[in-house]
Amino acid sequence: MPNSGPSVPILYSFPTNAELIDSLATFILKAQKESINKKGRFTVALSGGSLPKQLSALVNSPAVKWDKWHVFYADERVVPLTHEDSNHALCDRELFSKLPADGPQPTVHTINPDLFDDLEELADAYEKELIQEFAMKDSARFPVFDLVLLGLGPDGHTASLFPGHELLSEEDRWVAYIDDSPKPPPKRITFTYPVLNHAARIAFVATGAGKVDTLRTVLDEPEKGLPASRVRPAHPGQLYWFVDDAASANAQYARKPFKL
Ligand SMILES: O=C1O[C@H](COP(=O)(O)O)[C@@H](O)[C@H](O)[C@H]1O
Repeated sequence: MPNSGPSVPILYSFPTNAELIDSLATFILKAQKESINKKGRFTVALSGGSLPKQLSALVNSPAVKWDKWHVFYADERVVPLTHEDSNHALCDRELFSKLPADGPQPTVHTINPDLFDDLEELADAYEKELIQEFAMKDSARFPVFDLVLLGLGPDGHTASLFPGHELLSEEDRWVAYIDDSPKPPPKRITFTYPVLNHAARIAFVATGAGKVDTLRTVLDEPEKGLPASRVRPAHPGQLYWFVDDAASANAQYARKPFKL
């Protein structure tokens, strides 16, 4: 019988951040090529926090087909799109604003600031954008992102899925809101597990000694159920971890040499 359960996460750990950044770019470019060859576009979900800086090698790479990129945010804070807490503002600062203005540009789906007074409507509207991108084009029951890039919070949260929060058991909605995030700002929208766990590829990126205990728990004790441990894309989706040796120092989990 074919295995239809989640695949085993693959852990790549790098001695330096520079090596991580280069390898992550290589990985993303391979995913981009496969996706464009298959469907003519590349659907990507980005996170905020420390993640956007790790994408710096893409900025000057001529291999990136920016005009084929359809970008969503795995989570977003309900603040103006230019606010310093906005994940979009961060990605714009680290990535999109650095692309030559006369070159190809990605299609970036931001949340709608006109709907900030009604969080349910805001999340619904973002979900509708997902439906337009995926259900309409791919006739899919779930959005199947070609690539989701996630971060790991020191408490084990990922996107805006926090430990012990009721959203961890959300099974229906694709995009949900929270107004009680333990990490400021409190109001956010987030992809739920039904979206994350249908992706073709998910890559977590985590660096630094500040993540060492959380990463050990997520990798070695998934039964503890930290939000990041619950990200397990269904077959044939694959989960990868790109971390540095400082973050993985305490984990027993088997590392793989990075090669594509
Ligand atoms: O609040 C958030 O935190 C997570 C993790 O951030 P990091 O700085 O520890 O990498 C991030 O992935 C998420 O997008 C963001 O909204």
